[in-house]
Amino acid sequence: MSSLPTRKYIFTEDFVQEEKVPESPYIIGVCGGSGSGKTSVCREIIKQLTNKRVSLLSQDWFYKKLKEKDLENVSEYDWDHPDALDLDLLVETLQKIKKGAAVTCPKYDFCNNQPSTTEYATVEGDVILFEGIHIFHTEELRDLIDIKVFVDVDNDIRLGRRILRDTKERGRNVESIINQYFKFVKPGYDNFVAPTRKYADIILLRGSSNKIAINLLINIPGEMEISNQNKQVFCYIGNKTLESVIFALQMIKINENNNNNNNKSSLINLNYMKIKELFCQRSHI
Ligand SMILES: Nc1ncnc2c1ncn2[C@@H]1O[C@H](COP(=O)(O)OP(=O)(O)O)[C@@H](O)[C@H]1O
Ligand SMILES: Nc1ccn([C@@H]2O[C@H](COP(=O)(O)O)[C@@H](O)[C@H]2O)c(=O)n1
Repeated sequence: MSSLPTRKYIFTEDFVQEEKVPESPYIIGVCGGSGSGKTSVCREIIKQLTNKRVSLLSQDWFYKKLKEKDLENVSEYDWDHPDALDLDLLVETLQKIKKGAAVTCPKYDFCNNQPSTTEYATVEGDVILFEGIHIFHTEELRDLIDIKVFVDVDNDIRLGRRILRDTKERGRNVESIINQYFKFVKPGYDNFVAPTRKYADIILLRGSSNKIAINLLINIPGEMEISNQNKQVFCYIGNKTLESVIFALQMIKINENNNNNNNKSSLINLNYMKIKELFCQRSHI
């Protein structure tokens, strides 16, 4: 697993702000069967990571363009085999994103079974939510992911959700969904997706309804985040609670000369009791 992105802090008058250094984004890989809620989990995390630049990267955008003869007989096409995807292009794209590049990809048009010609997504930021059924399939892909999450939801629930979603959003009818499910989706899951569950760092049960697990996940990209919202110091801390608090509070800039505005300042060494007192005041605990 690669290391967490390094952080730089801007010292302002009475709080600490984090400055993003353009670095390798942190990749959260969300794998699981179709309909398990991968996209919904990613959206929930994105919604909550408000103090970061976050993008979604979907494996679905890397389905190969269908040949004319396959388009004529789509019901016989196996979308659930890893070969249906351009995994080389996916690796190449993820490598570019990891280097800090902004990459624009065409989205996927499920109604026409082709890459979209009208909808595009630009992927860049501090955190990338990367989702798909085969994202743990190769070692090359797995190595590009910082934390691997597997959304584990029963087959029947996934099928039910897929019926509701694909009739509404993907231009399918119930009969075609059920036929495709038993012919390709379930075997594809059993043969290729379920065996990659073992690579996960976290197994996420119940998908996006699992608020406790989602809350834990949003704290992973940074050991500590400090924002200036409401002029309080907020610490979202991983496993180094007290050390991180001490560090954060030691970084608080004391402006020695507020009135003459000459920006002279110093960091003060706060003793432990003072730090604790400040922390309690600022975070209202
Ligand atoms: N926890 C949940 N409870 C109920 N419905 C859900 C839940 N998570 C996702 N869904 C719905 O199920 C469908 C499939 O979810 P989605 O996130 O698209 O799954 P995936 O990306 O794994 O295929 C969507 O219509 C979504 O709104
Ligand atoms: N033209 C296509 C391409 C893919 N599929 C199905 O999509 C599933 C993966 O996407 P999720 O968002 O559901 O994870 C996969 O199981 C394919 O069967 C499709 O139906 N048509």
